[in-house]
Amino acid sequence: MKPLQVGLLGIGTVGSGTFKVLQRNQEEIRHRAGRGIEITMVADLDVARAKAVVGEGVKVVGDAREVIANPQIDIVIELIGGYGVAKTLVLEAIAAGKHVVTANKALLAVHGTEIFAAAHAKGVMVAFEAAVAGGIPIIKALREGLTANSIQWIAGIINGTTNFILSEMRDKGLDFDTVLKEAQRLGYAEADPTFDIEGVDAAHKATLMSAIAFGIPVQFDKAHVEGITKLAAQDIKYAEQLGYRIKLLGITKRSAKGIELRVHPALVPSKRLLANVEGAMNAVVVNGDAVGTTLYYGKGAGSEPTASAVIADLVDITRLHTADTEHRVPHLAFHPEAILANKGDLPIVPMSEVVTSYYLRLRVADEAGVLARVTSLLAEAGISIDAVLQREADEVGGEGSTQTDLIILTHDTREGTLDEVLARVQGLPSVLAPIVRIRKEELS
Ligand SMILES: NC(=O)c1ccc[n+]([C@@H]2O[C@H](COP(=O)([O-])OP(=O)(O)OC[C@H]3O[C@@H](n4cnc5c(N)ncnc54)[C@H](O)[C@@H]3O)[C@@H](O)[C@H]2O)c1
Ligand SMILES: N[C@@H](CCO)C(=O)O
Ligand code: NA
Repeated sequence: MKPLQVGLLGIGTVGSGTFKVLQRNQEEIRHRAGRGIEITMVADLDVARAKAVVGEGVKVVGDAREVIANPQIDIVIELIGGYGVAKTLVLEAIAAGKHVVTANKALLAVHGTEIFAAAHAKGVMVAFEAAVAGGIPIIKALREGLTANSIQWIAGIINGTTNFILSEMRDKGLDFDTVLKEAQRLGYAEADPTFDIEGVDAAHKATLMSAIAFGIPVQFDKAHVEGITKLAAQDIKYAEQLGYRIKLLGITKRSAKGIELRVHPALVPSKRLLANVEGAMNAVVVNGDAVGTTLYYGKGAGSEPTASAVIADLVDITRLHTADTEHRVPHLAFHPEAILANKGDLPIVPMSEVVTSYYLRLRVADEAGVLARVTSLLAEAGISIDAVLQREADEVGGEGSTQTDLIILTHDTREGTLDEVLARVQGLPSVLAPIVRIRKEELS
C-alpha cells in the first residue's frame, strides 16, 4: 500500500524532531502502523532553514496553504503554535478533509470547542497527544487505558520550564532570570515565556485534561491561573523545613460542587513522587475510582520527546484511516463527542468554594501574644492548625531584629472562609507585611 502522505506546517523545535524521528525509525513505525508514513511536504516561513532540515526529496514551501491545498496530503501536522494563523490553518485543513495532528495546547484550550465541532462535522480527527505533557502518553492513558474509571482528580507538573526554574533555583541557588534564559536556550519555553512562568501554559494543558477526564467542554477562560513569579526563596526554604516542596501544579478535580480547574504553586509533601520530579521533567497523577492512583512521568518538552507524541498520533490516525469500516478500531480515535456534549450539571467551581489546606507566612512584630491572636481568629472561623513554625527574630531580620516570621500550616478549609479570616488577620497591628498564602496539596 502506498505510504500515507503527511504535510508539516512549521519545522522548528518540534517539527524538526518529528521529521528526524519519523525518518530514523521509519521501518518500525511502518510495521506498527501497518503502512508507511511520509512527510512529503513542509511549510515554514524560513524556507532555507526548513530545506536544511529535510534535505532533498521533500517539497518545502513558504506558504502553509499550499500544503493544505495539496490533494495528496492525508494528514496535516500543525507545529507553528499560537492562536493566530495556526487557528485559520487548522480550520482550513479540516475543511479540506484532512486529519490534523497538533501540539498546540494554547489553540485547543481556547478554541477547542470550535475546532472539534468542525472536525466532527467533517468526519476527520484532531489528535493532540503532544499538547499535554509532551512525550508522556497522558491523553492516550485518559482516553483509553483509564476509560473504565470515573476520574476523581488529576494533578500534574505539566510545565517543564517552571519546574526547571524551581529546581535550579533550589539546588544551585541560581536566580530566576538566568534559569529562564537557559530554559529558552534548551527549547522548553513557549515563544512567549510569560505563558510558562505565569501558569498559562499549564492551565492550557489542565483544561484539555479536564475536558477529556470529565467530558466537559474546554473552558480555559474559567481556569484559575497563578504562576511562579511571586514565589519568594524564603518560602521554598521554609516549606523544605516543614517537609514539603513547592511545585507548580495543574489540578482538575471532581467535587460536590462541580469540577475544579486550577493552576498554582503548591506545597507537596517531600515524600510524594511528584515532589521529586526535577528539572524539565513532567509528571501527572491520575486518580480513578476503580484503579486508584496512577502516575505518568517523562519528558514534557523538547524536540524529540514531543515528536514522540506527534508520531504516536500519526500512527493512530494511519491505522484508522487505513482500516476498512468493518475492522475499524474506534477506541483509537479521538472522540470529540465527549467534549462537545456540554454537561451543564458539571460547572467549573469558583476558587472561593475550593477546599484545600494552606501554608501561611506572616511577618509579625516579635512580641508576646501575636501567635495567640492569629490562631484565635483562625479558630473562630473553624480553621484548624496542622503545624506552626516560629523563627527567631535574629535569624529572620539580623541581630536585634524586632520582627519575625510566623509560618502556619492549616488543615482543609474553604478558600472563601480563609480569605475572610486573612483579611482580619492582616488588620492586626502586629502583622507587618502582606500575608503570604500558598495552597498545600496532600495528593493522597
Ligand atoms: N518546544 C516544545 O518542547 C514543545 C512541547 C510541546 C508542545 N509544543 C508546541 O508545539 C508548537 C511548536 O513549538 P516549537 O517549540 O516547535 O516552536 P518553534 O518556534 O521552534 O517552531 C515554529 C516554526 O513555525 C514556523 N512558522 C511560524 N509561522 C509560520 C507560518 N505562518 N507558516 C509556516 N511556518 C511558520 C517558524 O518559522 C518555526 O520554524 C507550539 O504550539 C508549542 O506550544 C512545543
Ligand atoms: N513550554 C512548555 C513546552 C511543553 O509544552 C513547557 O515548558 O512545558
Ligand atoms: Na502527551
